[in-house]
Amino acid sequence: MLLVLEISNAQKIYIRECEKILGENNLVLISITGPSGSGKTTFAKELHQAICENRSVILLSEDNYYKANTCLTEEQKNNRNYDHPSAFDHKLLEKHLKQLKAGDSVKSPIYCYKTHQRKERTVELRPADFIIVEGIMLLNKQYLRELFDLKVFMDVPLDICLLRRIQRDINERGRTLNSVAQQYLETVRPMHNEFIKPQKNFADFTFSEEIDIDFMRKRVMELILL
Ligand SMILES: Nc1ncnc2c1ncn2[C@@H]1O[C@H](COP(=O)(O)OP(=O)(O)O)[C@@H](O)[C@H]1O
Ligand SMILES: O=c1ccn([C@@H]2O[C@H](COP(=O)(O)O)[C@@H](O)[C@H]2O)c(=O)[nH]1
Repeated sequence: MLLVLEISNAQKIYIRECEKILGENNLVLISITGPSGSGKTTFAKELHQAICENRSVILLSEDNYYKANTCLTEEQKNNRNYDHPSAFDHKLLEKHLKQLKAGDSVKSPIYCYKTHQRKERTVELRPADFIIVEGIMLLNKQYLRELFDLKVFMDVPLDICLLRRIQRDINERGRTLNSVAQQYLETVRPMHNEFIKPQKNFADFTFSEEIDIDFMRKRVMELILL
């Protein structure tokens, strides 16, 4: 296997060479996990852009696999704990990833943060050389963990994540400062400590502000070249 990733700054990994694909059936499955606001989506998009110049790649968000929530009232949806593993339909995500690995297309759900529920329409995903999945809870369950060829964890301090989340949630997800603050204290922070942070132990490599870029680059090379 030779898949060389080069980090040019904390948010960018460029795939330089990919002579042999590491996963089953010529497919590489990469997970990007970490706290809300840690930059998973941003990083996943960078990675997607770098890979798609030479290879077909699917970018998939775990958030689309939140449970459908169609039977809940407005109040129940507004007060739901979206940072607990049980909020996700991980079995459906597992099924879809396995189908893609097997070379089959899937109809992937689409989730709406504003209404807190799954949309009626789906998007068809066709098998590709790479699948990048990003989300807060991808490494908690063994049956998901073992599907990934490469597991990345974004270990960004929570105060930075919160600042980013405030801006993003107000601008893009229809929230107010009060609602972000309340949700953060009631569920986001405690669930981070209980379920999200421990996933770091399962990652192949971790992005952290404290880690020197050269060190990170070396780690990635060592890991990928194995
Ligand atoms: N390294 C970074 N520096 C500054 N802002 C960033 C960085 N990474 C992400 N952001 C911004 O922070 C917000 C949350 O990032 P996002 O990628 O959506 O995080 P996540 O997917 O982990 O919740 C976005 O508005 C994004 O533009
Ligand atoms: O209906 C919902 C679903 C999710 N959330 C929050 O979203 C984040 C996960 O998304 P990121 O892109 O990783 O930030 C999670 O912390 C949930 O609290 C929501 O508010 N409403």
